[in-house]
Amino acid sequence: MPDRTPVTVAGASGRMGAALRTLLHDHPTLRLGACLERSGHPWLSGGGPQGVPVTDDPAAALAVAPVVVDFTAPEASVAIARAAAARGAVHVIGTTGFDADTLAALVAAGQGAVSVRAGNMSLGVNLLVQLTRRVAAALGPEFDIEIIEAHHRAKRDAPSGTALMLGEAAAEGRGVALDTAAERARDGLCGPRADGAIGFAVVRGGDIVGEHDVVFAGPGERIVLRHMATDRTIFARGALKAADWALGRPAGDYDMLDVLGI
Ligand SMILES: NC(=O)C1=CN([C@@H]2O[C@H](COP(=O)(O)OP(=O)(O)OC[C@H]3O[C@@H](n4cnc5c(N)ncnc54)[C@H](OP(=O)(O)O)[C@@H]3O)[C@@H](O)[C@H]2O)C=CC1
Ligand SMILES: O=C(O)C1=N[C@H](C(=O)O)C[C@H](O)C1
Repeated sequence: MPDRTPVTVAGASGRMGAALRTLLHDHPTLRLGACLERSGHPWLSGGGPQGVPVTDDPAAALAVAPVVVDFTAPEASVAIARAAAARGAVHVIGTTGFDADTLAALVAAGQGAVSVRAGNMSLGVNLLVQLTRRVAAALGPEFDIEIIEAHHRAKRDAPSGTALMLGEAAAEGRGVALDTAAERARDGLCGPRADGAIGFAVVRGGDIVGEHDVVFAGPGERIVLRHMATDRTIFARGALKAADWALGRPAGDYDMLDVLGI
């Protein structure tokens, strides 16, 4: 395959890193160019993929492969954003779990990069986001909105990035701010549901890849929009589509709705 663009996979030894490396093996336009791991990672002293550099230095990885696909952790993504901005490189960010401060740091560090960020890179979830916005806009306040997500036992952040994307879409549809509408914890004598709340519930267990329900519960009827991921390849495929799409674009912050044109 001639002249494929080299890609840095950040967190290459992780669950998403493995899915990305598999797809890059015979991708038509992109190839694995470098692996970025944290300092002290065993792959830095051998054992990683053969024939590509493995480094803990984002700038060194980007010097070899100036498109980085990043499914790591919030602080790591901020450091990668800084290196990507310094080179005007493409930074595809799948990492979730940003709080307000780390998200602000990410956006500030990434000025000058071509950044595509989404809490979920799959086609199905991004369609679900659009549907959620439309259904929330169509239904009145007598429909209570609840978002239920389920993931594997190793997931670190909650609610999931996807659940928060769906919450944002529901809030936009309703014309409210998610920050004020979200109900993220209920325990004990917490009283009845607040009018207009957008509730979140979280399940963790086993090897669940990722499941999301958006429930619109009204008097006498209930609408449930559901996405079920059974294979991480859907996220990796979306991330590589984003990388291909971003090449040659002007610097800026994009999301998967831009990439998919939906
Ligand atoms: N947007 C989307 O579509 C999706 C997003 N995600 C998100 O992607 C992230 C990763 O998920 P997953 O692959 O399951 O997690 P894993 O824990 O399996 O993988 C994360 C990888 O990142 C590495 N890492 C951590 N810190 C650094 C650092 N400073 N520099 C370089 N590498 C680092 C980890 O190394 P080590 O093991 O040494 O800590 C590990 O290899 C999560 O935030 C998850 O929510 C996941 C799936 C889809
Ligand atoms: O950590 C995961 O596994 C996933 N994380 C993303 C999220 O937080 O929504 C996307 C997907 O659901 C898998």
